[in-house]
Amino acid sequence: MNATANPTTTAPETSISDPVELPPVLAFEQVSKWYGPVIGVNQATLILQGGITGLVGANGAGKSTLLRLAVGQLKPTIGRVSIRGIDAWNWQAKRQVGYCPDIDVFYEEMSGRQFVLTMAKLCGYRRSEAHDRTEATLKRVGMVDRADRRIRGYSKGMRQRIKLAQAILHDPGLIVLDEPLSGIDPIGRQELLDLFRELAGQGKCLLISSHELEELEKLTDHIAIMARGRIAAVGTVRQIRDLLDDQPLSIRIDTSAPRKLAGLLIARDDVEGVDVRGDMLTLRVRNPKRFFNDFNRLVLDGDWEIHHLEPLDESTHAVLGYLLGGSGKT
Ligand SMILES: Nc1ncnc2c1ncn2[C@@H]1O[C@H](COP(=O)(O)OP(=O)(O)OP(=O)(O)O)[C@@H](O)[C@H]1O
Repeated sequence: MNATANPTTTAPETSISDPVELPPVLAFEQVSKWYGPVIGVNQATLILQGGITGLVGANGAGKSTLLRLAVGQLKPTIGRVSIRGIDAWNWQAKRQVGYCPDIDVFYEEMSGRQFVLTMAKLCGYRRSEAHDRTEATLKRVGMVDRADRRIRGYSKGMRQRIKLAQAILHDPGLIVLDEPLSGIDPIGRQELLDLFRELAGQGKCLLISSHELEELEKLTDHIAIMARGRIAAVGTVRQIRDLLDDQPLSIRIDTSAPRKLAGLLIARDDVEGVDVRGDMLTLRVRNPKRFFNDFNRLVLDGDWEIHHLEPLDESTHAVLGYLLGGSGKT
């Protein structure tokens, strides 16, 4: 709210120096997206105020769907996605967003320079401004020298840089990048990581998806993990690991000697409860990461016949699998 222009009226409740609280740069409120019978994103709530957020998850976890909802390419089936309070589907919101998709959609016969210039013109810039922005952006992404070659002959890394250029040329407040580092060599990666940091330093909000947690950890403390369509955890990697350690997990084990195994496991301090029904054992364990490590050793060392082992809390287990370096689909 602004201060009144008329000094004779009563004092306004807020003055010009009061900090104005803007709506979040990006907000997902209980968002679900279905593709026919398949769920892409399941009741996601995520609020971004700025800085860099890393989005990780196994294949099919829902990352690309979440990003396409963020940039208004997809409409939620349920819930709301907004950018600075405006529906993400609305053109006023889209103007504030830059998007680098995971797939390539280029006019392959164009040069990188022509492509970025065309995108600048499509943004509505006049000829000279479109030209200036194109050159400045090509420089930023390190493509000035190679920009006159046809896109058809570009390497994966060069394609990523040109995609990035079209995403940032209009100076958007929210930059959404789907796997921007894939196919880029180590030196190129470092350059792009520096560029992402620079953009964040200029007050931009970046949402970056990757399969590689380690890469994102170099960039940010704010990580969201997706598992089976859900945002399963948000925080620093350390916070997420601690959260998982504290959260008990139910596990079902089918074995030929359930009572004997139950007797052994109940003695552990991380096993909170054991229930035996027929050949089936249901355990409740704290610190599942430690439990699985020990359990693997126990099965290998002893003479245990394990027919089936299944974590009953899918989402927690998927995150755990992911953090342990697996596919998250164990
Ligand atoms: N156009 C579509 N039609 C039908 N199902 C889809 C479509 N796009 C995605 N899905 C499904 O939605 C789920 C989430 O897919 P999404 O591509 O968002 O995941 P992702 O985490 O980006 O995976 P990846 O890392 O492999 O790209 C998957 O089960 C996928 O098969």
